[in-house]
Amino acid sequence: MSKLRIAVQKSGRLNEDSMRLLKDIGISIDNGKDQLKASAKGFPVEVFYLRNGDIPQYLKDGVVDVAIIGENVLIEKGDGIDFVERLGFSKCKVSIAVPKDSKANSLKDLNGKRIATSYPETVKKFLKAQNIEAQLHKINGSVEIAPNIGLAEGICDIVSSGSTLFKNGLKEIEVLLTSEAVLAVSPKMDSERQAILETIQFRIQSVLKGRQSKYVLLNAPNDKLDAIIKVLPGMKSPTVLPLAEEGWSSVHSVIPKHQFWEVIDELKANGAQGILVCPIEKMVL
Ligand SMILES: Nc1ncnc2c1ncn2[C@@H]1O[C@H](COP(=O)(O)OP(=O)(O)OP(=O)(O)O)[C@@H](O)[C@H]1O
Ligand SMILES: O=P(O)(O)OC[C@H]1O[C@H](OP(=O)(O)OP(=O)(O)O)[C@H](O)[C@@H]1O
Ligand SMILES: [Mg+2]
Repeated sequence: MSKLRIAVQKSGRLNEDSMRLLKDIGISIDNGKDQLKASAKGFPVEVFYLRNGDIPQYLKDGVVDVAIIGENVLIEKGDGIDFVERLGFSKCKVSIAVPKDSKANSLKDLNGKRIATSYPETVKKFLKAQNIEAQLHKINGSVEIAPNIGLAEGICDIVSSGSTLFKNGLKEIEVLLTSEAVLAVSPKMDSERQAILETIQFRIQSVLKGRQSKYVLLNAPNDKLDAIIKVLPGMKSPTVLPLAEEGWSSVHSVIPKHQFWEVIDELKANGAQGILVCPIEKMVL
């Protein structure tokens, strides 16, 4: 039987979360740090540890079937490669920045100027769309230093917290795109491997839904149950069980993680007590 060949970043920003996701979907790999290819136990999958920047070409060539990769790299180098899942980690922007005291306020203000970047194709596309001409300098890392050493008037690089820009005396003037880790698929993948991919997608969706949700348990006075149930709609509807103490019930439900604090405040306001909030490992709807 064929195995699905999955590429992950060997080391760097994506590696840890990629390996955690594989583990959470039941793909466990014992490998030494230097092994660049490993088979999963009990599942038809092989994992390849590669440089993020090399992965689009491997996908195009069909040497790997799927990959966990930054969407920004697919935009830069992945013409014709689609992705099937957004994975919710390594969220960042690809932005244009200039020195804090620069008069430039948008990409247009860099017309005729020099821009240093690790993402030349992405920048070219945006320059062309806005009919701007700038001279591009491709550098592979520490892009934020370019204006300080007189290499360029502006830069285009990844921004997450903004601390690298701040430390280098730069300000963001335009966001070209937002990005997160995605599951990308080779246009050359065959149908036998497609079936393995579908199993993996189902598992990823269950894990991601679990990560986005919380399980809530609480005690409520029976005369407040209606109000509390309105705040906690749950997957279908909440579970309500009688407590040993007369007039009280235990309510169990699932809430979206981002609504957590608002929901807790409303529950307290409605007389809920002993509220427990637990993580959910996997969720199958
Ligand atoms: N500061 C950040 N915050 C969030 N995500 C980031 C950040 N920096 C990079 N990323 C994301 O992680 C990906 C990998 O970044 P990283 O710096 O580890 O590797 P790289 O140098 O681009 O790749 P390679 O593996 O080829 O050396 C980027 O393409 C981007 O999607
Ligand atoms: O907005 P921030 O939170 O400061 O993150 C942005 C920085 O993170 C990345 O660099 P990384 O640390 O991966 O180093 P690299 O240049 O060697 O890839 C990116 O290239 C930026 O420099
Ligand atoms: Mg980096």
